[in-house]
Amino acid sequence: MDTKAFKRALQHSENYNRKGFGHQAEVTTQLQSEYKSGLIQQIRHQNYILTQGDVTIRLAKAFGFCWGVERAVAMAYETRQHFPTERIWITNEIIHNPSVNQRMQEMNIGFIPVEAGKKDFSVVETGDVVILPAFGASVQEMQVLYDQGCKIVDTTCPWVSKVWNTVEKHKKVAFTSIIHGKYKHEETIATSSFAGKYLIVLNLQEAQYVADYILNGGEGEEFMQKFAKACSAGFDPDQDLERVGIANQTTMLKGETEEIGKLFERTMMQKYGTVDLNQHFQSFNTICDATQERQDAMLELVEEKLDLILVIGGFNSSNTAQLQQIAAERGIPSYHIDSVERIKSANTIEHRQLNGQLAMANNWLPNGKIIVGVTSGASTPDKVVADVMEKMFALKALVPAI
Ligand SMILES: C/C(=C\COP(=O)(O)OP(=O)(O)O)CO
Ligand code: SF4
Repeated sequence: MDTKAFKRALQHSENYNRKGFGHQAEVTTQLQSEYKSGLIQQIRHQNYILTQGDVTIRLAKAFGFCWGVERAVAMAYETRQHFPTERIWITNEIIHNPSVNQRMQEMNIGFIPVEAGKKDFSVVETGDVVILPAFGASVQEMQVLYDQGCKIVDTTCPWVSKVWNTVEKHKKVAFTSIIHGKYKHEETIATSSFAGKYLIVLNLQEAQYVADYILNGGEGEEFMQKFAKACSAGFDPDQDLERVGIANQTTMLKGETEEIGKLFERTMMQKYGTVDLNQHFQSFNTICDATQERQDAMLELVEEKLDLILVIGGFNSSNTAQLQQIAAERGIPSYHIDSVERIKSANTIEHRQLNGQLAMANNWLPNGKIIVGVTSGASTPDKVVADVMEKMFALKALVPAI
């Protein structure tokens, strides 16, 4: 499929919209009242610190809704306003936050049903409206919807589209795209659909395995077992790793993405020499600004003296998980929660561990005066963060200081 030509045709179609419908003013007021918080505004204005009773909160200097999320959520609200009676669908969660997706359902925006792991687009009829989420959608999904004659509202973050352009560039010069990302993540599924040959590496360890293979060869079968779900159809590690370009999911750990880029640069230099490097290696850093700012703010926050850190965001939110990873690496007790309901009592909190499993932690809230670092992912409404803080203040007010 000529993905570039298809995208061009789609963008020129009268059934396609990626600019919204001119209802910004009403929608902004609605979003303010549903997702923003006076308490959080107050903390921002007092240098990101607030003390109440025994609790001092230190808020990261960049946290919460990023520009791309604000834009996508606003477009979804605008779509509902603009098409009050039409059936509206969304191909995936709009962003990775349960409270925002709950609102989509309340607004009668339907999620495309999934049958035996496959999306069933037969529910969409000509004339229905379909929203593509902030992560985008695979080019094959777009094609199905285009052919179905429905109205497509594309909220894909421009930072994500930038990654698609990067892999298109690799494809044009017959380079294999090495994508630093999670092969099951919606954004990476979409990105890889625009690539020619591709291989998805999750972390530096996997990247090192691939780099070793490039330099020393190895067991092709073992390689393919390892990356069975993370490469393009017909991938051959002995042929398809001679010319590689790097791209990444926008929300990975930025330090790791940089190291992976450098690793492949060194590897190709070692194998092919510096003079011919450009024939074998290309790299564009596609980590987005919002991810960088939130991770930088977290790196600053963990330098403070803190008793614990709360990282607030959806459990399937990649960028939120990266923030917790930074806390965990410093050895500071940290808990990733998605809503205030995870705080069961002053003794018990339910949280997502780095391995993705949920766990109950006891004695999470120390006695006496405490300093709590707080941050939230790019898809977390301020209101959710404020609810967590209020709950902590209330619990500490109940527990007598020792
Ligand atoms: C939409 C988007 C980021 C917003 O945060 P999300 O938490 O929704 O997504 P992610 O961190 O990628 O799992 C993709 O860049
Ligand atoms: S995290 Fe970055 S790429 Fe993702 S929606 Fe936000 S601004 Fe866009």
